[in-house]
This record gives sequence, structure tokens and C-alpha cells, in this order.
Amino acid sequence: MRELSVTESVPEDVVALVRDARRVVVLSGAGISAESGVPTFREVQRGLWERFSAEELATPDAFDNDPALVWTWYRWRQSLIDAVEPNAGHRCLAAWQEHLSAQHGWLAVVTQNVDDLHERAGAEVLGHLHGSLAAHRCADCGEPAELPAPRYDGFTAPPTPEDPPGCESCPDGVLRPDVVWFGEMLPAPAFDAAAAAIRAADLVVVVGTSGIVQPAASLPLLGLERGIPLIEINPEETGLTEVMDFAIRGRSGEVLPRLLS
Ligand SMILES: CC(C)NC(=O)[C@H](Cc1c[nH]c2ccccc12)NC(=O)[C@H](CCCC/N=C(/NCCC(=O)O)S[C@H]1O[C@H](COP(=O)(O)OP(=O)(O)OC[C@H]2O[C@@H](n3cnc4c(N)ncnc43)[C@H](O)[C@@H]2O)[C@@H](O)[C@H]1O)NC(=O)OCc1ccccc1
Ligand SMILES: [Zn+2]
Repeated sequence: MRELSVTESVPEDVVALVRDARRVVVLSGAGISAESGVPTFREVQRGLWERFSAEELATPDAFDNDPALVWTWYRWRQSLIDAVEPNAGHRCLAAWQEHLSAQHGWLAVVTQNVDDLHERAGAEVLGHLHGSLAAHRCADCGEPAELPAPRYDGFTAPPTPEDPPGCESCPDGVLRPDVVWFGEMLPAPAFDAAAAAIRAADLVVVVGTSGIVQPAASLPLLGLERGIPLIEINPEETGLTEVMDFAIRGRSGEVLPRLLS
């Protein structure tokens, strides 16, 4: 594995790898949204939630124990996402995707993020492995439900929690965000599509993820098995660095424009 810093000019062989790739899978995490002002998963507890770790809040038990606390956390996070814009990293991936499809190639965006910043940057997302903040379903009967955007301003944590709305399809159900909580299975269609894309790819780029949360963090290993090049873009070392061919140390909003210019 070769580690490169963003200050260095991107070596010709990495530029060639990116230029010549035709079937690319990008696996993204919270880091790609950091430059948009979205706190990464490890930083998203403020106010009401600061005494909890994200792993504690993002669980069925936490929702059962205190549905209002967890429900409000998700509505607040959604309002934060609604208040920010995609950054150069998101936009670069959308442009690269468009470029490759014009060349009869493809770029598949697979994300762990529950935000819609890839889509708002114009990219098509193959799969949200951990669901989406903007989608909701009944915690009992599973019926999907449409909800208006949250009324928070996204930056100041709401003072008091609000109860989740009741389900209109069953007597006692309440709504929950359509995200994957710890201990819950990932949506098989998204995970299987991601695995299939990596099995067909000629390059995998892992952007802004600590590479800790499973089974998402195992997806790049499918590329390793096939011997295709793996590139990591992250200011810091991650749980996946050791299996990478190249690790470019830098912020994705700065590295991707340079890599793709
Ligand atoms: C903590 C971890 C060890 N735990 C797990 O992995 C668990 C348990 C587990 C399963 N298998 C295992 C094997 C070994 C050990 C543990 C497990 N996995 C699960 O529970 C999964 C479900 C996991 C999904 C949980 N939901 C999320 N999100 C949705 C909710 C919500 O968002 O609220 S995970 C959530 O956290 C993860 C956060 O990780 P990152 O995105 O990487 O973000 P992080 O903050 O960690 O790091 C940011 C990175 O960005 C970098 N960065 C910062 N700025 C920038 C910048 N500017 N540019 C580039 N990079 C940048 C930083 O350096 C850093 O590296 C994301 O995946 C995110 O989606 N379910 C399941 O396994 O079910 C089983 C099962 C099996 C059978 C039957 C029933 C069940
Ligand atoms: Zn219901």
C-alpha cells in the first residue's frame, strides 16, 4: 500500500488508474459530507443527545426505551442535512459518473450515508446501505409513510424531544426513520447490488469512511479477492487502509477535484 499526501502531486500511475478505469465503484461514508458541514457519525451528538454515543442512539432498544429522544435526533439530523449543500467531493463523483456513462462505462455510488447529498449533487446512488433519513416507516407494521420536512433549523439542537407520529395503517404503531439500526439487517437489494457491482468493477474508491461498521466495511474485500485496484481517500488511517493499493491522505472535497482534473 502506498500512502500519498494531498500536498504531493498525484503520481502519474494513480492518475492513469483513475483515467483508464471504466467500471468504478465508490463506497462513501460520513467523511464525504463533512465539508458540507454535516458532523461525521462520531460527532453528531449535541444538546439532548450529548451524553449518548451514536451507536447507542441508533438501535431498536434506544427507540423502544425513549422513542421521542431517538425520533427527535433523526428529525434534527434531517433538518441539518436540509440546511446544507453538497460539496466539491459529491459534485466530482456526479461528474465522473456522467463522464463514464458517456464513455459506455459506469460509476456506481454505494453509500453508508443516510443523507441525500450525493443525489442533490446529481449522482445516481446504487444503494443506501444504511437507509435514508428522509424516508419513514411504521415500527410495527412496516408501512412506509410520507412526512413533511422537519421544522428545526438544523444547527441549534431542539430543546425538548417530540413524540414520533402514529401510524395511519395500524392501531398502535408509531413511525421510525427508514434507516438501518445497529443489530438490524441491511436491505438485501442494496447490499447485493453493491457486491455485484464490485464483482464487475475495474476500480474501487473508498471515500470518507472509518471502515469499522460491518458488513459495509467488508465490501472492498470483494475487490481485493479479484485483485482490482483499491484507492482510499481519507485524511486519516482507517480500518481498511492495510488492504488498499493507494491511500490518499486528504479531504475528499480537495482530493477528488485534483484526481479527476
Ligand atoms: C460499531 C461496529 C463494530 N458495529 C457493527 O459493525 C455492527 C455489529 C457487527 C456486525 N458484524 C460485525 C462484525 C464484527 C464486529 C461488529 C459487527 N453492525 C451492525 O449492527 C449492522 C448494521 C450496521 C449499520 C448501522 N447503521 C448506521 N447508520 C444508520 C443509522 C444512523 O445513521 O443513525 S452505521 C453509521 O455509522 C457508520 C459511520 O461510519 P463512517 O461513515 O465511516 O463515519 P465515521 O464517523 O466513523 O468516520 C468518518 C471518516 O471520515 C473521515 N473524514 C473526515 N472528514 C473527511 C473529509 N473531509 N474527507 C474525507 N474523509 C473525511 C474520517 O477520518 C473518518 O475516517 C456509517 O456506516 C453510518 O451509516 N447490522 C448487523 O450486523 O446486523 C446483524 C444481523 C445479522 C443477522 C440478523 C440480524 C442482524
Ligand atoms: Zn403501522
